[in-house]
Amino acid sequence: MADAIAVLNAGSSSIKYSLFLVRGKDLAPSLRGQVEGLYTRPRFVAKNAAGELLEETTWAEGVQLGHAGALDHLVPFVRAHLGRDTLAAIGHRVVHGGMEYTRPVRMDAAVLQSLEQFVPLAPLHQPHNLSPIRVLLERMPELPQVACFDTAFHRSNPEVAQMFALPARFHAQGVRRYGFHGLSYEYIASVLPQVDARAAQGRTVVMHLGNGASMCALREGASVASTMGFTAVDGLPMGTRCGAIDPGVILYLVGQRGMDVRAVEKLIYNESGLLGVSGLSSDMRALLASDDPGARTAIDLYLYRIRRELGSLAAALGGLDAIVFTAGIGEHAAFIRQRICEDAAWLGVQLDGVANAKDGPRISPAGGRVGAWVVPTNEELMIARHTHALLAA
Ligand SMILES: Nc1ncnc2c1ncn2[C@@H]1O[C@H](COP(=O)(O)OP(=O)(O)O)[C@@H](O)[C@H]1O
Ligand SMILES: CC(=O)OP(=O)(O)O
Ligand SMILES: [Mg+2]
Repeated sequence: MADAIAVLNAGSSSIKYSLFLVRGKDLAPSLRGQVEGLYTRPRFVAKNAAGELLEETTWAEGVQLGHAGALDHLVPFVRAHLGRDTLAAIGHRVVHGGMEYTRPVRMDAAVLQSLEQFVPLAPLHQPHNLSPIRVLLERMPELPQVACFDTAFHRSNPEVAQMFALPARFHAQGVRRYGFHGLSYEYIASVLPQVDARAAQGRTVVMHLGNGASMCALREGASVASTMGFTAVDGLPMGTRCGAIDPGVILYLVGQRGMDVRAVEKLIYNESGLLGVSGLSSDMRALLASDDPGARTAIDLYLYRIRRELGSLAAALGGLDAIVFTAGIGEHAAFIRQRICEDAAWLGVQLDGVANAKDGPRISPAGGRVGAWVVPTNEELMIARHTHALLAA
């Protein structure tokens, strides 16, 4: 019998989960998986520590499982896998921590209530991050639950990178750039010294390209800038989010086109991005497989925005030593990585096409001036480490 830490990571299109056994100071992975495509084609996958498939379930075309339905399937499965081991704690990804939550925190009713203020700032995530916490606080109040924040890692950004050019009182009140995917970037920064020692000590841009997508500039492993801002709708176009948009467009939609706040929220969070531009799908796999002109336009716009943001982040860093690809698209879509690397040739990025076709890890020729890497992210391990450390403290 051992103590176990369970981890829940509710993303916009998936719930990822893990179980770790506590072995002194170490965490041994015991179970890992996800329910992906929650709003397109749900698929449940569970793998053991050796990476062997334990279960795979694909629901029929058109079934929308959503976050709640996925948990109904997931919880009994994890409980059965737990067997005689004791659940010591659950670590959760919580996307928005605002100004107040800059490090992981033990959950209670007061913290939960305070985190609910950020639901309007992360409508695709925060409700799904908080609802399992709420249920477990009611049903198992003695079980420690720890919230780990996507925003926390970016608090090392210089003040100027966190500011909007609004009157100063807004900044003081928390209307500022927070940045997201911080647990993913923190994990990448933690393994970078083993991947590319020069990049770990230098200037690296990490591209987290999943259903949500952002990019982060790391200097000596610390975040100095990122593409997401006050909310996770900023920056790159994503599966269904528009990314950076002239705020005048929002004023025009509300003032001249009669749209209310809810309608605009739905437009920019759920109906835009790859889905909106292509008119076909939010899933990069579907777009890559399609010869529809809309799919090509959506991919071209996605790549164009990445190209421009890479230049912007390299400017913030004053140069570039490495780029790292991660998350669903970054880890698996060789064609997207190839195009991004070709677009970045002016920055000194070169591509090793053979290595890229095999998903890396190194996809630039050895000895090149700028390293290019594929590094699978592991937000769940980061959350488990934080949870373990907070319990031990
Ligand atoms: N083999 C693949 N080729 C291209 N895209 C992929 C592949 N596998 C996954 N993806 C993309 O990754 C996205 C999901 O990324 P992920 O990081 O798991 O998302 P989330 O933001 O929900 O955490 C999917 O929308 C899909 O487009
Ligand atoms: C913050 C965010 O967009 O997360 P995800 O990519 O998991 O949807
Ligand atoms: Mg994610």
